[in-house]
Amino acid sequence: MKDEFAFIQSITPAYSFRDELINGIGDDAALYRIGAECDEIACTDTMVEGIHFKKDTMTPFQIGRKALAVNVSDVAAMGGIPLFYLVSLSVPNSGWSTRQLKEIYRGLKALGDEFQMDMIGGDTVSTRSDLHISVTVIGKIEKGRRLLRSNARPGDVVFLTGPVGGSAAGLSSLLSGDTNSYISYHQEPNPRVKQGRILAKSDCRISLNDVSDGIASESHEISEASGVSIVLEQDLIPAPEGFDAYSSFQRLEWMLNGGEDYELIGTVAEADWKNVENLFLKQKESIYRIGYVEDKKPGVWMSYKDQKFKLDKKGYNHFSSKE
Ligand SMILES: Nc1ncnc2c1ncn2[C@@H]1O[C@H](COP(=O)(O)OP(=O)(O)OP(=O)(O)O)[C@@H](O)[C@H]1O
Ligand SMILES: Cc1ncc(C[n+]2csc(CCOP(=O)(O)O)c2C)c(N)n1
Ligand SMILES: [Mg+2]
Ligand SMILES: [Mg+2]
Ligand SMILES: [Mg+2]
Repeated sequence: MKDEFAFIQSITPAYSFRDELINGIGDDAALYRIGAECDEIACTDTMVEGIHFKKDTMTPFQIGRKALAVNVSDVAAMGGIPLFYLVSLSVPNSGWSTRQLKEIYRGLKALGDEFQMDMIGGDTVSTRSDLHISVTVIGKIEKGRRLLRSNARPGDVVFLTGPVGGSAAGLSSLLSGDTNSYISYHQEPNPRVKQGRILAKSDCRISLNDVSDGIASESHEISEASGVSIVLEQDLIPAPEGFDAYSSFQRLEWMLNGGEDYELIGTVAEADWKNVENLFLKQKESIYRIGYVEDKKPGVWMSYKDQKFKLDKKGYNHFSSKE
């Protein structure tokens, strides 16, 4: 990249989607209004070269698209509507061309357009090695409708919006240099905003989390935040098509601890489950019952036939090998 300012100019959007926007890129900060009837949502997640992607696991377009998708997924996990995003890009002095950086922005815009979000700012700096992309998303949710991890209660049904394990299976083949039909789960995840909105508008008490680190880890987060124990029923967890070709050990490891699936996992009262299932059916979206909540001390278990195994919070942990 030759000139930071010319670069910013070149990635400035030509138009905006949101009536809430007062001004986006071009001043010291963006300005927007949300309205009195909604709460604001803000979240940020970062992707780092070598940790979240390599040049041979994701194209620049896919890196940009996924960096926004993982944040939109966190808004979906609150039941919210994503509105705006800011992008902070740290670019190594060599290895990334301006054309590739523009591709990253084309990927960001592709997902932003899908959800009618406006890019309203960011930051551009240089770094000595490895590209970092950090995205902040701002969203909104009707007051009182937010879906928290702490909402689970004993007797609830545990649900999941789609198959899990596909992203890890795709990554595994990308890292070994071949290809399979799962790579798109890894490279182009789809945040479940529509599903989060159905749940937020359902009038039911719902706990919710998105699956970035694997359903075992996400279940632990709900379990700890709500002070309940969670049982996942092995035979009910949906797998991507064709997963039977892998050993049951491999399959289960990917499904429970693989992560980066960006489906939604949550709980709802048994009495409301049929209602939720019908709302999803009406909207032609899928939702699967995969377990139940118990009145026991926090912990996550998996049941298989008449046995139960304790599941560790094992998914991806950035500091697991450090002190
Ligand atoms: N370095 C940090 N400083 C301040 N708050 C943080 C920091 N890292 C995480 N948090 C906050 O901790 C909470 C949990 O963050 P976490 O990143 O684990 O959730 P997540 O985004 O759902 O998961 P993932 O990052 O795997 O997608 C969030 O409220 C987040 O804003
Ligand atoms: C090249 C490469 N190696 C390994 C992985 C696997 N990986 C990295 S971060 C993460 C969890 C989600 O991240 P976070 O917790 O930061 O949201 C996972 C499963 C990858 N994506 N690319
Ligand atoms: Mg995070
Ligand atoms: Mg999350
Ligand atoms: Mg996240």
